[in-house]
Formats: sequence, C-alpha cells, structure tokens
Amino acid sequence: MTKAILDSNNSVQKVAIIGASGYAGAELVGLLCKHSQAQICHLVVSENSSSEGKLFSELHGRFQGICDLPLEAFSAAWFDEYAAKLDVVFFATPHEFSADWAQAFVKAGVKVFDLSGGFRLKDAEDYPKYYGFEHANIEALSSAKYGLAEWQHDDIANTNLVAVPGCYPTASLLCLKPLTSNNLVLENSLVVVNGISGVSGAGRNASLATNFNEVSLKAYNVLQHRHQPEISQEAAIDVIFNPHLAPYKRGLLATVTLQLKAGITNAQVEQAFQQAYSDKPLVRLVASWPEIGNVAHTPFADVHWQFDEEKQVVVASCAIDNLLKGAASQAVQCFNISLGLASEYSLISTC
Ligand SMILES: NC(=O)C1=CN([C@@H]2O[C@H](COP(=O)(O)OP(=O)(O)OC[C@H]3O[C@@H](n4cnc5c(N)ncnc54)[C@H](OP(=O)(O)O)[C@@H]3O)[C@@H](O)[C@H]2O)C=CC1
Ligand SMILES: CC(=O)N[C@@H](CCC(=O)OP(=O)(O)O)C(=O)O
Repeated sequence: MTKAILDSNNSVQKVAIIGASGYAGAELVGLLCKHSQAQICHLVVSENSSSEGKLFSELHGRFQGICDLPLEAFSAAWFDEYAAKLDVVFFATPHEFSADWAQAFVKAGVKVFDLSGGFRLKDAEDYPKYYGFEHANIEALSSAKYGLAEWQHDDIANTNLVAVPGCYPTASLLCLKPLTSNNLVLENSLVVVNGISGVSGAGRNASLATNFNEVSLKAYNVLQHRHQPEISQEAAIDVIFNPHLAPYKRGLLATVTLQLKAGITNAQVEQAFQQAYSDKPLVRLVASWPEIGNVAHTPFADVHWQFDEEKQVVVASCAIDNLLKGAASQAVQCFNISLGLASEYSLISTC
C-alpha cells in the first residue's frame, strides 16, 4: 500500500529545517536524512547565530559523514531567495519566531510543520498569558491544525500548517483521549496530570535552572505551564498539570489520574485503549508501567493503565522520548500523513 502511494506520488519533497542547531532540529535532520521522500535543501539558524556558516556535523558530531551541510542564517532576504523553491519547512524554533513567519511560508506555497507552540492554542488570548507575546497571525492560527498523529490523521492530511503537539501534551493526551473521546470521565471531576521531563526538554541553551549539575527533582510552573491549556483544549476536559524536571538527558513520563462515571467497567476501559491504538504501531500498550529507558532514542510511546473499579479511578501512564515522539518523530509522522504515507513510514526501522 505504502509502495503504491509512493509510486503514484513519486515526488521527493524539498525541505528546509529552521532551528537545525537545536536539539529538536538536530533529531529532525537525522530522521529526514534517512527518509526517501525528503531532500534536505537548507539547514537554518537565527539571523545572528554563532553557528552560522558552521557545518551541522561540527555542532552535532554524531552526524559526521551523514549530514555535513552548512548552517545558514535566516533573514527576510533568505526567505525571498529560497522560500518559494521549497515544498516543506519544519520550524524547530522559539514559539514567537514560528508564530511570526509560518504564514509567510504557507502563502509562498510551502507546507509548514511547526514543532513550537506557535500554533497549538486555538484562543489567541492565551498567547500573552501562557507564551508572553501577542499572536500576530490570527488568520494562520485559526487555520492551523493540531497534529497528534494517532488522533488527527485527516486534519493533518488536509492542511498546510500543522501545529506539532508539545512533549508533555503528547504523552498526556495519548493517555487521556481514549477515555475522554469515549465519554467515560465523570463530569466536573478533578483530572490530574503529572509530568516528568529530562533536561533536554529545556533546549540546548543552558540556564542555571536547567543546568544538569543544578537539577535534582522538583515541580515547576505548577498551575501556569503553557501545556496546561494545550492538554485541556485537546482532551476537551479541564486538567491540572504538574510538570517536574529530573536529572537525566532524554525522555518524558506523564501519568494521569481520572474519576470515571459510575458503572464504567474494566472491559470498557480496555476497549477504549484497544480501539484507539491496536492499529497504531508507534503507540504500544505495554503490560507493565512504562519506562523512559524503553523509549528513549525511539519514536514509540508506551502506554499502560490500571482501573480501580471500586473507586472508579483510572491511572494511565505514558513514556516517550521528548525529542522524538514529543517533537521530531511526531513531526515526521505528520509529514508522512501529509504525503499519504503510513504515519510510521521510515521511523520504525530507525530504532
Ligand atoms: N526540547 C524538547 O524536548 C522539545 C522542544 N520543542 C519545541 O521545539 C522548538 C525547539 O526546541 P529545542 O530544540 O529544544 O530548542 P533549542 O534551544 O535547542 O534550539 C532552538 C533552535 O532555534 C534556533 N533559533 C532561535 N531563535 C531563532 C530565530 N529567531 N530564527 C531562527 N532560528 C532561531 C536556534 O538557532 P541559533 O540559536 O543557533 O540561532 C536553534 O537552532 C521549541 O519551540 C520547543 O518548544 C517541542 C517539543 C519538545
Ligand atoms: C524540561 C523543560 O523545560 N521542558 C519544557 C517543555 C518542552 C518544550 O520544549 O516545550 P514544547 O513541547 O511546548 O515545545 C518546558 O517546561 O518549558
């Protein structure tokens, strides 16, 4: 099936990655180097980046001999010269940068996959509150589609601007959506999401708070993290989100606790998760509580749940690699879907 679609399209996409010097961008470069339908044409950094002119592989040594392209500085002149020659651009940049520039690429006929939060929230008023800036492109914000690959296939296939979900929201929503979409959750009950991320979640630029030597284990941004409205929006249920930072490099765990309606049975919960994921190869319903060690450096999301039928409480947990299923490999899933390929195309063989 995949082969037939490839033969009929037979169009290798000309791709640029903006933010290629960063952690998420570098993972994306690695995945797209191996992708038969992507030709990486430009790797781009900020206008005044100290990385401009360096080879990508100088910055990320594990890619020596795999991708030795130079890093180009973004500017309005760069856009004028190259944008219209591209098919696809991935933004692995700060939120405000993609919010400012994505629409220009779409207007130039380029498909945009935005790994930042620049287009994830539907309500423009949430941007000053949670992101600290006014959104300047309301038209693009209203036309962008959220890209949780296992849940939004048709939206992703039919848009030119995909808001690739955040890392915590990806893991949280993979737990929540089987329950909320089947209307199993008790109305007006407390839904609690606890998330734990390693330090690569904070990006490549060190700050004291995310410096590996300074990190032990603590909650942060409680009741005000920008992923709270994102999770609530996409689960269509109000959640309390408690993020934690822990001293390891990669991986993220989200554990959700929900009260289900009276009379819901274990079999109904089982059916909800099976129905959601039995045909989704990148989400594995695992037999015991998920571990970061089993998903780090892979595109998989491991999910497990347990239901207390007496209390009607369900706890579900999901482990992902924050830079892959939480960012770059999910962006490739969206790219695949937009090309009519299976979402896991080119990803599973890379583990
Ligand atoms: N880290 C993670 O786990 C996840 C990250 N994301 C999102 O992906 C995006 C990138 O994150 P991450 O890789 O961690 O961040 P990094 O800080 O590691 O990388 C940011 C990248 O953006 C570039 N950049 C910064 N400012 C500009 C600008 N004005 N114009 C063009 N390029 C710019 C940087 O280049 P340079 O500094 O060289 O100019 C760098 O390549 C963010 O929006 C983040 O929220 C999403 C999910 C998970
Ligand atoms: C550990 C850490 O700092 N994590 C980041 C989230 C990761 C990220 O980059 O956020 P997006 O998924 O929204 O792009 C944070 O809490 O802000």
